[in-house]
Amino acid sequence: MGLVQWLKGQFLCHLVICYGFFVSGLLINLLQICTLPLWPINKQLARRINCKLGYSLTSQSVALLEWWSGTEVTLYTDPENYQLYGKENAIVVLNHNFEIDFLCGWTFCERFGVLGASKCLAKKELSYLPVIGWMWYFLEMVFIKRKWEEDKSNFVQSLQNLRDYPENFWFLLHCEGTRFTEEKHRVSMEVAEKKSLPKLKHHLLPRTKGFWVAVQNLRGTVAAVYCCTLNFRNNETPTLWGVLNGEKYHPDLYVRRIPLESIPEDEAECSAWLHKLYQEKDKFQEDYSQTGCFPGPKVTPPRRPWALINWLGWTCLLLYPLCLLLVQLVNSGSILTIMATVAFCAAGGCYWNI
Ligand SMILES: CCCCC/C=C\C/C=C\CCCCCCCC(=O)SCCNC(=O)CCNC(=O)[C@H](O)C(C)(C)COP(=O)(O)OP(=O)(O)OC[C@H]1O[C@@H](n2cnc3c(N)ncnc32)[C@H](O)[C@@H]1OP(=O)(O)O
Ligand SMILES: CCCCCCCCCCCCCCCCCC(=O)OC[C@@H](O)COP(=O)(O)O
Repeated sequence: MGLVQWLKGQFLCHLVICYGFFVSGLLINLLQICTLPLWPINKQLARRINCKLGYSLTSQSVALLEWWSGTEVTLYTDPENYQLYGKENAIVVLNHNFEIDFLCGWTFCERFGVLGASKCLAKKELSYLPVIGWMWYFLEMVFIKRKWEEDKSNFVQSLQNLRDYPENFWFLLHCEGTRFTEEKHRVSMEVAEKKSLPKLKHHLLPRTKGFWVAVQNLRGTVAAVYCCTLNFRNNETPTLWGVLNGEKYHPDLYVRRIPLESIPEDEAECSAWLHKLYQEKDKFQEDYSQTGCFPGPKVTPPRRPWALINWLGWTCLLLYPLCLLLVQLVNSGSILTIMATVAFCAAGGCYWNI
């Protein structure tokens, strides 16, 4: 193992990274709160500022994936459609199998310049996450309790609000509604059987209501659905912990662009359409497991420097006061305080390595 790789596994590096992420995140949350008085005066400006602030936080995790772990997402897609990515609004339908699927999605967003404005349909609990959940509130993410009667009006209103969004956005929808596990797969295939639907091997049965409502409410705003299928070479099981330790993964993402006009308006037809889409996605995954690749030409969109520059900027800015604090601590001469600090860091290090 080289020195750099060894360093990437060290607790101190992880501490610096997490410190930078959470402290910059809190400052960004604070700046977002400061935009509140601007909303009634100039809503579009407030939204644009929030996109930039959102970018400044989200891109740090993208920098971690792209520059720290060196992970590159290989894209399989039609070159004609490639020209349109980032230049239009889209609904992204993505499988939900991996711990870092959202991060792989974000690098794709970053490379096509829509990271700050990217959105998703997420469970309500995520809105309470410190830093990231609070940031999403200002980015107009759509949160649901997954109880249709309670969600209906808020869901529709949140989608309607996006109709005049000032930046191009991608709206992520995990139609399976939860991350794939063998147990959830077994249950959902029982539902498939009851509904006389073909069984899926690599996906859960999609929940169709959210997709239909999103498509209906974003007609005229969104140009297409990007049907995205993600997998990892060599049966890798990527984790956030691995990324933080600088482990390099090999994701492949197959993206098909489907114009929104081609999706049926009627609820039952739209549901049948989505089920058919998942049957196709399942076939792509099955072929991938046999051949190790998706159909279509491959391309790796170029990595941009902004995520790295932003990350280094925040790290330098925030390390400076931390170093001052440590110097002051040593100068204070209080053995008790110094020992308490060392003990705290050592305990953190042990915990980290368990
Ligand atoms: C690659 C590019 C990426 C770009 C990335 C861009 C942006 C990224 C931004 C941020 C990244 C952050 C990532 C965060 C990820 C967050 C992930 C989540 O939180 S997932 C959870 C939330 N999302 C969803 O739930 C969406 C899917 N669900 C739906 O759409 C649902 O329809 C619903 C809207 C929640 C409503 O659900 P509800 O159950 O109330 O109603 P439904 O009509 O849908 O369901 C009833 C229907 O379902 C049948 N049923 C019962 N059990 C099952 C089962 N196990 N599987 C399937 N179906 C089931 C039941 O019989 C009913 O059927 P019927 O109506 O016919 O009677
Ligand atoms: C510089 C970077 C610093 C390192 C820190 C990295 C932090 C990365 C940013 C965190 C972003 C958090 C995004 C959370 C996304 C979690 C996805 C998720 O939770 O999906 C839930 C679904 O599955 C449904 O779950 P179920 O309740 O059905 O089960």
